[in-house]
Amino acid sequence: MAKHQFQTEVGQLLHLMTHSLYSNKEIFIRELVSNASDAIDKLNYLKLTDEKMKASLPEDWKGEINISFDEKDKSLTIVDNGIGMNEEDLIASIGTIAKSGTKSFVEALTGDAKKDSNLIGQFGVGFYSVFMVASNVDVISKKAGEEQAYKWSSTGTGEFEIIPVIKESNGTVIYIKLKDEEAQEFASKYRIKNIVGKYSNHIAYPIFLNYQEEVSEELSEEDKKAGKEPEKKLEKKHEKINEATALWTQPKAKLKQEEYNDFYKSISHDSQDPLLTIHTKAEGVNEYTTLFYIPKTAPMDMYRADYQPGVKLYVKRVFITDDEKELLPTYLRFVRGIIDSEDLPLNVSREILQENRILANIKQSSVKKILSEIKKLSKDEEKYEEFISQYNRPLKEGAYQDFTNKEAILELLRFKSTKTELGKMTSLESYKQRAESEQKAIYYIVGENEKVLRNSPLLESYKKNDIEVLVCDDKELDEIITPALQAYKEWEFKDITSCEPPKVEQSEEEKKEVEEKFQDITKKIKEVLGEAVKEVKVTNRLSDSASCVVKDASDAQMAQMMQMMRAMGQEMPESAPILEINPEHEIVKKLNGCKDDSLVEDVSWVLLDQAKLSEGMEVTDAVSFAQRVSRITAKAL
Ligand SMILES: Nc1ncnc2c1ncn2[C@@H]1O[C@H](COP(=O)(O)OP(=O)(O)OP(=O)(O)O)[C@@H](O)[C@H]1O
Repeated sequence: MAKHQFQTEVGQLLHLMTHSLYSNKEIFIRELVSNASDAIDKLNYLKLTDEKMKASLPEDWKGEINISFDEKDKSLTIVDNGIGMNEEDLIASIGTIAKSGTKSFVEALTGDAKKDSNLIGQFGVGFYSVFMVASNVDVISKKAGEEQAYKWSSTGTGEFEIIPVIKESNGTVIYIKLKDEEAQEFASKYRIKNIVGKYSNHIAYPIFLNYQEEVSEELSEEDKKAGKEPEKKLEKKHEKINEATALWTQPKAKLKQEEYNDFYKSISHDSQDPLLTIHTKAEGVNEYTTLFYIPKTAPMDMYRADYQPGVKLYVKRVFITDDEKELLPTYLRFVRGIIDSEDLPLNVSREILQENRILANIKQSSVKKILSEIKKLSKDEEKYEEFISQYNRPLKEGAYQDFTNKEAILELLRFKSTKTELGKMTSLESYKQRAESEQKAIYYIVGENEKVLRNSPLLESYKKNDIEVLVCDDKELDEIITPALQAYKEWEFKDITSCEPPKVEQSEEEKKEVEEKFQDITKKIKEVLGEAVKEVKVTNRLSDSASCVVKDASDAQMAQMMQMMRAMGQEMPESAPILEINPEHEIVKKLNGCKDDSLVEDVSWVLLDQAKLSEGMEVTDAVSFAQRVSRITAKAL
């Protein structure tokens, strides 16, 4: 008899399951049925691709799931004839080794029981949900092709036990001893039928409910006349309680949205309806069916490198894999659903999959279809806002990664801008329409804080000229992606921190004249600031502020590279900016010609630091900044 400790996170999870998650307990049936179906899927695949496995199975083997209950025993049993688990599988899958998801699940718990039980499926902690209702669980399993069967038992606290047992056929039996208070609800024919109908109706295999029912014997006319009481006896029932058809194989016209929604819930473990459903049957060079869903709420692991892909691959209704990230591009990793191909060979290996031309075609058409359906969704403003609130970020990645569909993705993106109210966003098309006829660029500013960006001195000349600027406040992503977008319908994207200000109504002579007038002071400031600035210039970019910091085009490229390095975990210093001063401003005018060297020094630093602060950057030395401001104030009083 071997006792094992649950791994810490599994232990934590089980504690939560049993003590905190009360709402929606019924989903444990959905989770176990879905595991049973997955196990049959796996064996089905092996039967078709592995000669040895085929030989070891009965000729007429067909996957099925059996559920039975016993009111007196207060138990529920779920049986499948799928792939089964051996000792190592039992330990690895439901025991000591917490999958990466379990830890993040525990971290993501909100304390709100309803939301939390919603997270269960998303993190792949499905099996453990059984402990919401069970006082003890036995998992008796025999792996297909192996001799020895094992029994895993646990009360869901601290430890579990595995012993070898005898079991004739391959597959898994899950015997659930219900807690007293749950027995009445779940050891019930009607309740089980109702739950299976709700969540597992379109599981591709038949689900049978087995129970005993009291029936009265049929009396003959004579016996009836003689007033004989009919005898009551228990009859065994074996009733199919689901449709057992793969939903996606049915004609679109026959399916109701409600059925699509139910199927979505059964494959995604989400309790909400999907935001968008896309069912496509393609005939022609390649024959395939796809059924895609976009969840209302982005999957919890969307920003984890080890996210679980949401699309399952089938070949002629046979499940092939649900662990292939290449089925859709990474930026569409939030899409859930299935791809069922008629043309792929059944024994496709992962390597073949990745290079397969048929799959590449399906992928390409699927992406186009999904993007065009999102475009249609954008006509419904309310729904589209919902979509954007969840998926603008991955789509931005798409505009960067997917060159072929860049234009289509750019149309779907939404941006904050100086001409939208706080909290509202604009499309690039609307931006273009609002612009004046001679404008041929899309201006943007990147930073961390929307409020700071909206007040940046760099916007002054744009505001004055009524030019809209996109406010990109997702610095980590925008600094890399936005410059790489290059252009939308021939309108170049221009970073206002590194491009020329608009409508510079200044002739070369005027420019030269101003530069000469301020030559000494710009030189002096540069001397004071040294390596802290790349250059000091007088320009007419500003109207209200005295100074700002900008980058030139090559610095902007450098900044983009540095941001990439930072994203990869490298420490990177900020490169020295160009300090631009406003010749029309009081401070600059007075500074030009100031004989007090220590004052010039203090003011030079303050010009740099205040420009940085108002553009949302950090000053290098806050204490010195404060001391300088004090000294200047003292002199001014
Ligand atoms: N009936 C079963 N037959 C064979 N293997 C099973 C069965 N039930 C569970 N398993 C194994 O245990 C693992 C863990 O199951 P669990 O329900 O906790 O998560 P999951 O099914 O992997 O994730 P999700 O719930 O998101 O689908 C499964 O991946 C599978 O390998």
